[in-house]
Amino acid sequence: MGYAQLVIGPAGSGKSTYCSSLYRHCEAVGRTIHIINLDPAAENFDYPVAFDIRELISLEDVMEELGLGPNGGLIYCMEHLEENLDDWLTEELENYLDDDYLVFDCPVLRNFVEHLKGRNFNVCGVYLLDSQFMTDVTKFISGCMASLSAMVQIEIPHVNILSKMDLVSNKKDVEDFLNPEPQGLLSELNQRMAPQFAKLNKALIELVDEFSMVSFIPLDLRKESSIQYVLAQIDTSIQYGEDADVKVKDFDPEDDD
Ligand SMILES: Nc1nc2c(ncn2[C@@H]2O[C@H](COP(=O)(O)OP(=O)(O)OP(=O)(O)O)[C@@H](O)[C@H]2O)c(=O)[nH]1
Ligand SMILES: [Mg+2]
Repeated sequence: MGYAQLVIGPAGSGKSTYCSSLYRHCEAVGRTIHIINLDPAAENFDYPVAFDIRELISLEDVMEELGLGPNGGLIYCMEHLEENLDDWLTEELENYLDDDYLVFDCPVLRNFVEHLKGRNFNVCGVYLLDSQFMTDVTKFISGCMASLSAMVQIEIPHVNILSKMDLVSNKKDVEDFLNPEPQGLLSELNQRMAPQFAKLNKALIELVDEFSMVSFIPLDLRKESSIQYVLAQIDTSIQYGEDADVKVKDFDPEDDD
């Protein structure tokens, strides 16, 4: 059984930075993880990349050789990936053994997830949302919807992370959204929006509530304890370390100010 994190989220939400910090954290605690780049538009990395989609295709080459712009180029890359994914991934994954722990930066394809599952990987979706967006209830709901849409598309265990907590000056503002009461959210939402949206608001809150989506883990990359806490949550969701004698301490991410 292998283990894998798929790090997803909107552009600029901090996916690559998260991968880099996770890599350094694991290195420091003597744990081996392999980071894989699946972003054909990526430029450079400050961590060793185990394997890289740009060996198969890079946006730069596509734009240059086919005379496409960035958007058309990206679509071309994705189509090419879909077609060649099985062969490429099968070959690359042969280098990894049972128990290896892989972290994928920016996977986008559903059949990619199927491929990993088929090769006996326990996979967790790690959805990053920029904490700068968690300032009011309407943004919070829109963040939930984006995460939910990713979750429904890939059907795997899912952990939501609020990234860039170091930029949040008033922690209280964000804390209100970490584990909010559905009823409180609804009344806030109703206050913010015109009366004709009341029914929609109710439906949205119910949806978010039913999918147990209203749960984000704050991540402050300056704090080792915060990274460790997030990693422990993800590990639990993919049953990593259940057989091995791995100590998963219950850290409170706020405890070491
Ligand atoms: N202050 C702060 N800035 C961060 C943090 N994480 C990421 N950033 C910054 O946010 C910007 C985007 O970060 P990336 O890690 O490149 O985000 P990404 O999700 O990989 O972006 P794309 O690959 O373009 O989708 C960069 O300028 C980072 O330096 C964080 O925890 N704190
Ligand atoms: Mg990136």
